[in-house]
Amino acid sequence: MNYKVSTVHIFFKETINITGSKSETNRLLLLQALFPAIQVENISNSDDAVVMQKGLASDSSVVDIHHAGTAMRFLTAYFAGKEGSNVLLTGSARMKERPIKILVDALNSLGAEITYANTEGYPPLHIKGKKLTKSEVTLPADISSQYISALLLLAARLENGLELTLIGKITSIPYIEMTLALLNEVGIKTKFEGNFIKVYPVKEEVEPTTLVVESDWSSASYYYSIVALAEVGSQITLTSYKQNSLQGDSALASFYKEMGVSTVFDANTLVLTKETDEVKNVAFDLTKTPDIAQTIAVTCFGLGIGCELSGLHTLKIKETDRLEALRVELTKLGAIIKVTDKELFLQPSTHFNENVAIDTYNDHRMAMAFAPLTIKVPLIINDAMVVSKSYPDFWEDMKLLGVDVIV
Ligand SMILES: O=C(O)C1=C[C@@H](OP(=O)(O)O)[C@@H](O)[C@H](O)C1
Ligand SMILES: C=C(OP(=O)(O)O)C(=O)O
Repeated sequence: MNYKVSTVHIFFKETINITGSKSETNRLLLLQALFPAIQVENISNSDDAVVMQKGLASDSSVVDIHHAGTAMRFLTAYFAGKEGSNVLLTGSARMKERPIKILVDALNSLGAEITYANTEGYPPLHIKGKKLTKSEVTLPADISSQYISALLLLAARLENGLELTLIGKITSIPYIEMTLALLNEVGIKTKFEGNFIKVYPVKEEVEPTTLVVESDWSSASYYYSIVALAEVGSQITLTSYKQNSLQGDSALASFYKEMGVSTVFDANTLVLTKETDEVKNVAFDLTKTPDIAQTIAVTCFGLGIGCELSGLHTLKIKETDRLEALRVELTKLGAIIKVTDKELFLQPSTHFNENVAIDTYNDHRMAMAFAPLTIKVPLIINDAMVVSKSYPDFWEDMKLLGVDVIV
């Protein structure tokens, strides 16, 4: 379904309630499966969290996690360590192009029995669950942090815990820190020093604990973009956020400060205000925050400023090749943009081509990153319901703000 999206006037009275972080949710769902004393509140309503829940509850011989990278990686570790399980873990056509060899090699070296159903190095996987007895593994850390998080989540259930040695420059490090912080919150001890991580085994059970998932910061990025592109004085309130977030994308507050948006925490809400139109070109390293690259690139285009974004080496293996998708779609709108395999360079320009239909490439973040641009120019967003991967209510929430969405 394609949506025609335009904005005459944004209403800033609404408070938007975004559901829990999909990253925190999928970690806690896995921990809850391993340690039933854990309770989780404010879980994400994203497709990725739904497939994770279904995968964990499944007793079928085939588990399909569609487009969900975290579910693919976390369930690979889960089934590998679950004695007696025998599953084919599969996903969407794109998931079959997203590499998983580093994780499979690491698990197999710990004693797992995982083989490739089609292509070496890629899903689908045949997984025979076994008791994993080894406790030391070395793996590359520069491709995806999800391989590391998957191992860490399983680690506390291994009889001797787990010691990881990471090779190469660690990418998306806040996601590893989030995993360790959640382990700590349920009472599991960990150590992270340089390129070495240790998770101590749980001898008995963890104490009963209820964790409340903070709302999703990656989803908040689209509101930062809307406020940045709106008139000075515009304001949006989002619930439920914490000042000391476990989510690396909370760095949005400092990135968008440079783009004229202030952030104030008021109790558990986040108040975003457009302070100024005086903004200059920006240069950001997004190695720690890959999921907000699309939002930032589109905001800069809408503001008429240039940007140099670096640390984008993981974008090619996400839901689509996000660097190429940004280049093609921003060029349609009139942008002068260049991408390499890890950087994006956008020149300042204030002209927007009209009547453009944005292709979304099965990537939720393509649809959501371009939506705020309707404040400047009406757009068609092709295959608009792709947003459900992380934020099923996105278009309903846009309507609350006054964005005109025509199916
Ligand atoms: O662990 C996680 O929850 C995630 C880690 C990141 O992936 P990479 O580590 O592959 O960059 C991020 O892009 C993804 O959306 C969620
Ligand atoms: C990259 C993403 O998700 P995943 O890797 O979990 O599919 C994302 O949500 O932007």
